[in-house]
Amino acid sequence: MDVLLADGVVAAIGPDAGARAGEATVVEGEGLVLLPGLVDLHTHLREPGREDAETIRSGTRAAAAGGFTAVHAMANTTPTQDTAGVVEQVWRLGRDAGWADVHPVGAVSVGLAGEHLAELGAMASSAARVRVFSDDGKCVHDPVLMRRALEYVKAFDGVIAQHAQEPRLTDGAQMHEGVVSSEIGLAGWPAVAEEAIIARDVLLAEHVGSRLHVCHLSTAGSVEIIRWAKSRGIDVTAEVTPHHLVLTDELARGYDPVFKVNPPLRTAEDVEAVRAGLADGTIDIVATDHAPHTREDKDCEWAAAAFGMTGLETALAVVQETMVDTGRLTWADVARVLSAAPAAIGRVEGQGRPIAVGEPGNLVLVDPSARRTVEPAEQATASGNSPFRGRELPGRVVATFLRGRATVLNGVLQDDADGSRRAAGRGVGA
Ligand SMILES: NC(=O)N[C@@H](CC(=O)O)C(=O)O
Repeated sequence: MDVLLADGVVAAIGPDAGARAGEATVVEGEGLVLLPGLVDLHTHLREPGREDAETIRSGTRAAAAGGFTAVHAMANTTPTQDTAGVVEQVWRLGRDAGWADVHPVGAVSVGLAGEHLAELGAMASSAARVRVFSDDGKCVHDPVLMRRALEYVKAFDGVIAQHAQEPRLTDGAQMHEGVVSSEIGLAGWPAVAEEAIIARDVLLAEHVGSRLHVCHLSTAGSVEIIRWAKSRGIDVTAEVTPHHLVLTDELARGYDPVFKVNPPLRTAEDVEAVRAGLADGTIDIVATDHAPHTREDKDCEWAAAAFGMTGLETALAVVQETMVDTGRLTWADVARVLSAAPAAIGRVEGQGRPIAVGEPGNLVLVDPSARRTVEPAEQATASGNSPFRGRELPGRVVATFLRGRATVLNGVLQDDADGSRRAAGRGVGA
């Protein structure tokens, strides 16, 4: 059937909606899948501070290219997003760039130092309306600080998104602790360093009756703990990254730092466990943890390299390959784990909505039968650290619409030059 977009919203749906299109741009949708615009709960945009790795503009162009209409920008910028002033700046830069909605994540602690609570209330009541708070990159390891943060955000329905990493168990760690780390001689990062924090935090969330979100869960044991916590009625949600759905610690054998990431790539058993957890709903969402880094920070020996990999432009493809093409998720499930559920966790308005008349025209049109080879030089992100470079992945984002306006059309980012991004959106997908 046809979907008519006009004045920023879905104006009509049905076999005849195209008849009302008038002068609208027509996008042929035969054989394609129309999804609500994707929402990322975990993106590193690097601005302010590391604009050499990514800017809000380049990162949100990458988001649009990947089918996203909203991203949550993590707080580990320079200066840290720990005040109302900084989060408002990030929010405004995102709005002015116009490629995807930018929702700044507020830091839990001042400067991510883990000592004093940041001004959570001021960030929540700022123009940026922050609801997600995280020290991501660092763990809120002090249980008292974590408890206070969980208690504080209840007042404005916020959520603490924890980067679960016990620092004392990961001092100097370079990769997953296991057979591969001992064979190749890199300091290991035990699964228990993640699992111990998750176990503590679900109990803390239960104790204070607050909402907890677990970032980039990566081990089979973590899935078990979340499953147990949910069975107890604890208000916890969890995310898995695309890379943890497919890549393993075996890749470290080549010492290529493009595979160095926090949390580290785990074993094939862990990959199977996170896929199973996503399929049965234990894991609520897929979030990219898009972590762009410059060549200087990545193209060096393993121990000196930064942790992190890009992901916005490959996330949907990896989810299709690992979950849809294997029969473990339907496309409706994809709409849930990459759009509706992350929007709900972040309390984002106007995103992650069902495709229905009157809803904002935030949509992505995907060709699931296409195949492409990932080439970082062709991506919109300013950084080249994709772990999928040279790899063939399924699916292609044909079009992305932000409030009815095409940010991507025929697979091409719609830059200012052609004027289409400024025009009021009107389009139809058949
Ligand atoms: N996920 C990553 O590997 N890197 C993140 C932060 C982090 O260390 O978690 C980054 O900001 O680069």
